[in-house]
Amino acid sequence: MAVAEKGLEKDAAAEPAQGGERRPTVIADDVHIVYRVYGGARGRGSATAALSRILRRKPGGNVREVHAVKGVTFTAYRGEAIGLIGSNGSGKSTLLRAIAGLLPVERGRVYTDGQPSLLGVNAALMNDLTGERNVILGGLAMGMTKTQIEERYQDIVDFSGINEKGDFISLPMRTYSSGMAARLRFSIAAAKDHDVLMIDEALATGDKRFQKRSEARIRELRKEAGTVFLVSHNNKSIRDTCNRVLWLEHGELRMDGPTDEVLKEYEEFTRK
Ligand SMILES: Nc1ncnc2c1ncn2[C@@H]1O[C@H](COP(=O)(O)OP(=O)(O)OP(=O)(O)O)[C@@H](O)[C@H]1O
Repeated sequence: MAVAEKGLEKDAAAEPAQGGERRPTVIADDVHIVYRVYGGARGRGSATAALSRILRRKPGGNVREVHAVKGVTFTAYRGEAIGLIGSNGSGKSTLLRAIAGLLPVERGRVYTDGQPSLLGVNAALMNDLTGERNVILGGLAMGMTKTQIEERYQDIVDFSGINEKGDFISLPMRTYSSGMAARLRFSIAAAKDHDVLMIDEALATGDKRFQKRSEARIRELRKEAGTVFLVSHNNKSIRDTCNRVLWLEHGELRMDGPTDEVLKEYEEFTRK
């Protein structure tokens, strides 16, 4: 793994979750991410008007840029569970997608140890297939062997709680509620010991009991020496699972430090 040379001094404050040598898993070095929206301006009207606008479009014209992440720098280490907080539209999901390699960075660099798994996006599940087939598909997509999946199959189903109210696992996923689908996705992703697991609001979709189970699993994944990123608007979930928090506001990293310290400032900020 390449290691960025500059811009990392501010992370010196982050303590290792466990003793011993700290091993970096993700390094973001002055990361900028820009979305380009084509034809974003004056986009209303009939299809005829839209077609004539498209035909008139000059190369490079009518493009609006959204600078979603602005110069974010941090280093994540093994054994850390890092919460990502900030107002709506502050750039949390965008940053995770870039770390997962799903979005290009405009400037700066992202270095990762292994392939980070972004829960919900990397889990390539198919709505028309049964939950059962999707467990196998999701497992294979994460690089597990068929035998490994078979060994863990029952645990995944039990963890998801999908079958608690009947035999739902043999029904197509399109028949699941959004909460049930999110639970199955989380259960599949959490069945593997990831180097870097990134969870975007997944905990918010499950019910209280499932939230508790998934928080416990996140703590376990941390112990198994991986790094977990959790995006959430639920400060309690962040407090219960994360040892460190990155607070983004308007695409900028406003604070990076121990959970209690950052949440205290954030709660004061959101009370205003
Ligand atoms: N596909 C896209 N195209 C253009 N702009 C986008 C796109 N996705 C997000 N944005 C913009 O990027 C900025 C950051 O969005 P992002 O979804 O990363 O925020 P977030 O912190 O995850 O928000 P939330 O808490 O509401 O989920 C916002 O201004 C948003 O409008």
